[in-house]
Amino acid sequence: MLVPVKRLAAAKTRLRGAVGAERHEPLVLAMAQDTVAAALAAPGIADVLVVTADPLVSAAVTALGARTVAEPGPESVPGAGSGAGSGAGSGGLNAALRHAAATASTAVVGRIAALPADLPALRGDELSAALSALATAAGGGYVPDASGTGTVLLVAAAGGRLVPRFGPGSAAAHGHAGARRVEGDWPSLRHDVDTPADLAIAVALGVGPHTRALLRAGIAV
Ligand SMILES: Nc1nc2c(ncn2[C@@H]2O[C@H](COP(=O)(O)OP(=O)(O)OP(=O)(O)O)[C@@H](O)[C@H]2O)c(=O)[nH]1
Ligand SMILES: C=C(OP(=O)(O)O)C(=O)O
Repeated sequence: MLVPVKRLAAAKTRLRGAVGAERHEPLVLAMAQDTVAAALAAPGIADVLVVTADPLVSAAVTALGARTVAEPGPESVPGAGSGAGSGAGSGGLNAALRHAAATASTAVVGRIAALPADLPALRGDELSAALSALATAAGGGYVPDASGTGTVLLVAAAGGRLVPRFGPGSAAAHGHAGARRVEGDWPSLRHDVDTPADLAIAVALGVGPHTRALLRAGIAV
């Protein structure tokens, strides 16, 4: 399972204001830790590989038991150096995932999948159930977010490459690329956290221990 995490200083701009400015980066990190911990605990996932350029993220997820791969700088990724391809857009995310997938495919047997790191309420059993439902999608598949337009889980075709099309309208883009849309009653998977309102929903679902501890220190949602 590939999990991309942006540099904390640049991450989750739409979530800013949910907590005080000094706790924004710790909150983003805590959400990533809870996402990774849930993926590590999910039955059926052989390996969790976090792709990030942030050393703090690498250290934190390594401590949980995940592997990490360093995200190449924009200057070394064709088409990811400017405009829509920069780290500020989804090009940075998709390029990071392609890089991680290339690393993983040499070491991992089985289907490659990608999961965003903004799922602080994620439950391993719901993630496993979603992966089981996607297992029959030989051409690859995805789970849309709760709004239906974004993507919270992408699985490559059996024996095939991961073709990530994350970004605005990614659900439709993954469908156009041939992935099968699979929706299920997996609230902890389908509610990614982009905004303060999303964070309130995740809190109501029940966030993991890292996010809970961070928010207990002074919640503003
Ligand atoms: N490694 C890596 N991960 C990324 C990059 N961009 C986004 N991500 C991760 O991809 C997932 C989904 O990204 P978004 O929800 O768009 O996150 P974001 O760009 O931090 O959020 P906004 O600033 O609010 O748009 C999160 O886990 C992000 O950390 C990137 O350039 N590199
Ligand atoms: C990157 C994505 O989502 P968001 O920015 O809405 O989390 C996506 O759903 O492809």
